[in-house]
Amino acid sequence: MLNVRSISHSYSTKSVFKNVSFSVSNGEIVGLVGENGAGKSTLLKTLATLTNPVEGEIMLHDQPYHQQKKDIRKKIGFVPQDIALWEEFTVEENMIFFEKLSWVTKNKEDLKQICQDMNLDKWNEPVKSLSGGMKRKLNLAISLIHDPQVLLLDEPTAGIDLKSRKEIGSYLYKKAKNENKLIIYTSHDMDEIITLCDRVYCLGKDPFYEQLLEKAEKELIVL
Ligand SMILES: Nc1ncnc2c1ncn2[C@@H]1O[C@H](COP(=O)(O)OP(=O)(O)OP(=O)(O)O)[C@@H](O)[C@H]1O
Repeated sequence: MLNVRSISHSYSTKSVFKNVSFSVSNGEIVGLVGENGAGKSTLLKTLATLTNPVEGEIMLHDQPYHQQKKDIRKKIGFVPQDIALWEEFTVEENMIFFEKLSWVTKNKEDLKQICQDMNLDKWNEPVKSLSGGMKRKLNLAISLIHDPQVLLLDEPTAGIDLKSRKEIGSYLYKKAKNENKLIIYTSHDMDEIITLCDRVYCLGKDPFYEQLLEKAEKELIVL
């Protein structure tokens, strides 16, 4: 269970979000929406321990972030908006490189299996030759190497074709429901959010999202 209690964030004097509280349980998949600049990436980075809230507290399974950051980091898989891969290396070499940086030891077959599970089969191809969708899948595969309990994904399906979007979506859904992972992700694709998510959090009041989600009978919570 992830518990967020009254957190606020600002960059120097500029406030990004204030007094945000929510909780998410294992096995839930939650969408995070809001207009450009609402603070979705900042909130995800805060949940990923990459930046600290200026006030408030976050707890993961009753462990407070501010006291046990290192331990908490091991339980989190974070996929940033920008793709960060070694373009000249193959998929295999990228997976092995990031395995070395992780806290776990996985053999080549385990790493290959993670890629195969999401239909990423270009194991021996250099990353530079992959499509945008394949690169997104590889970024996601890398975040799963240490088998994190929590997945925080910043627009994991941005700019990719419908087939890859659906593959990633159903992969994430299975991860949450079959493996009890806790997933929070941002997307501007509302069809995808409505299909995949148990509920939706919106950063800031926004009638556009309210109307859309009410029509789809999907629970929306304004943060
Ligand atoms: N490192 C930073 N330093 C200063 N300001 C920042 C920094 N990162 C983000 N901001 C500002 O904080 C606000 C929130 O940005 P953030 O990227 O979190 O929003 P977002 O909801 O993810 O936007 P988008 O939908 O465009 O990705 C924006 O006004 C942005 O300019």
